[in-house]
Amino acid sequence: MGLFDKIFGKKVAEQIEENASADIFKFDLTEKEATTDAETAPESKSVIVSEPISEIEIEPKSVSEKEIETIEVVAETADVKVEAELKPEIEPETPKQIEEKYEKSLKKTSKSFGARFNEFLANFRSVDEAFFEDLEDTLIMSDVGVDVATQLTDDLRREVKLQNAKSKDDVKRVIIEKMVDNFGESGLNTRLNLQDGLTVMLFVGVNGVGKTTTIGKLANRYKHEGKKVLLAAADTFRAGARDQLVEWARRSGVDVVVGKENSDPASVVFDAVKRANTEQFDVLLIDTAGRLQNKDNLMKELEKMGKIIKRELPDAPHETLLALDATTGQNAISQAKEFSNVTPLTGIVLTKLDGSAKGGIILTIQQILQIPVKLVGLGEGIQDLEDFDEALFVKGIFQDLI
Ligand SMILES: Nc1nc2c(ncn2[C@@H]2O[C@H](COP(=O)(O)OP(=O)(O)OP(=O)(O)O)[C@@H](O)[C@H]2O)c(=O)[nH]1
Repeated sequence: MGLFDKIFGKKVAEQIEENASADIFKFDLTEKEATTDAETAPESKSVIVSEPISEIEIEPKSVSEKEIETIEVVAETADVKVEAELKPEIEPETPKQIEEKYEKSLKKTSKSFGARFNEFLANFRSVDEAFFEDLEDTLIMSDVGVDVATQLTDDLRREVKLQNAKSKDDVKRVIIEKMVDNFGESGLNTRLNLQDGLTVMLFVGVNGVGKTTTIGKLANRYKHEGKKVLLAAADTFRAGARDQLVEWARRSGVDVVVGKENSDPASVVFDAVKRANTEQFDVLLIDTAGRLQNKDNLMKELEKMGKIIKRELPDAPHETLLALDATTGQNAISQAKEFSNVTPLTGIVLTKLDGSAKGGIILTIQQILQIPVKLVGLGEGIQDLEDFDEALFVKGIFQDLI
């Protein structure tokens, strides 16, 4: 059973007559409604299992060494701040709430995709070569990407004929089925690779895509799960970036290792990994600087960090996550290509889905780059980060079409 069947119910193929011999199909202009059965969607997975924080523990100050200083979150300030900021947000989310969040965040994408698609279908009377050429253009304009659009259109040429789709609704459903099923067949593992011992996650991406925010949200998640979390501010070039990470650490009551301005980011990583290891932290989240201007430097910097991490923990980093801003559409795809040439990536965090009409790029990222999307940013709040859920994403993106 393909992903489409699991989410939306029976395929058009099972609802319409089989007539594989016809070449060109005329639309039945009576426009019969295709039946959907959203009820058959599987129960959404619960993503965040959080325990309310009863007290915030601040780690004791560690000794500064060389150019590294370990900033301890000042207990008094943190207590007040964490209490004030976390209290309204610490209720664990229910699967229903997560589903609604996906739906809300994908509304813009779904609307623009749906509008474009419906407009395209309204202009056609028959499924001929011109239909497929325009379909390809429509898919490209919908941020599906050229390669995927071409492949999809070729597949659909066969599929639409095979299924003898007659009405516009039939054709529409065959197209969506194909997109959803292709996506569902990616076989990529979208779960984060959490270890029993220390898990090290390295976050990369260009400036402003949401790396620091994602780390802050994730720190909060793991802290609520009772894990011991350490953050490392390996972006030593921008004081603002460091301060921002320290602020997120305060909000969640976790420790953070920072370097002096313009110090070697690798030395921050060194200090953080060492400390995480010796003090038995569960999770280390490393924030890096996102400058792509000089690819060689970036590569060297990431290589150096990788070596330092491996010296201490040979199988780490367990995740190298590229943060991409969903509002940038195809630009995000080029960034993913560039970064995957610089360093091996284990997953993608797609941020700002809530503000984007271009969420469809997930389909392309997974299909073209074969890198799984593991986390999605659905807002600016501390709880607005979810594990990527294929079924919720597909339901959200096609909500205006099916
Ligand atoms: N709406 C929305 N905004 C987000 C999301 N994730 C991050 N942001 C916002 O995006 C902006 C940039 O986020 P940062 O976390 O500072 O990005 P960064 O990649 O760390 O940037 P640098 O530190 O400059 O490298 C901030 O205003 C965040 O609040 C999201 O999922 N949804």
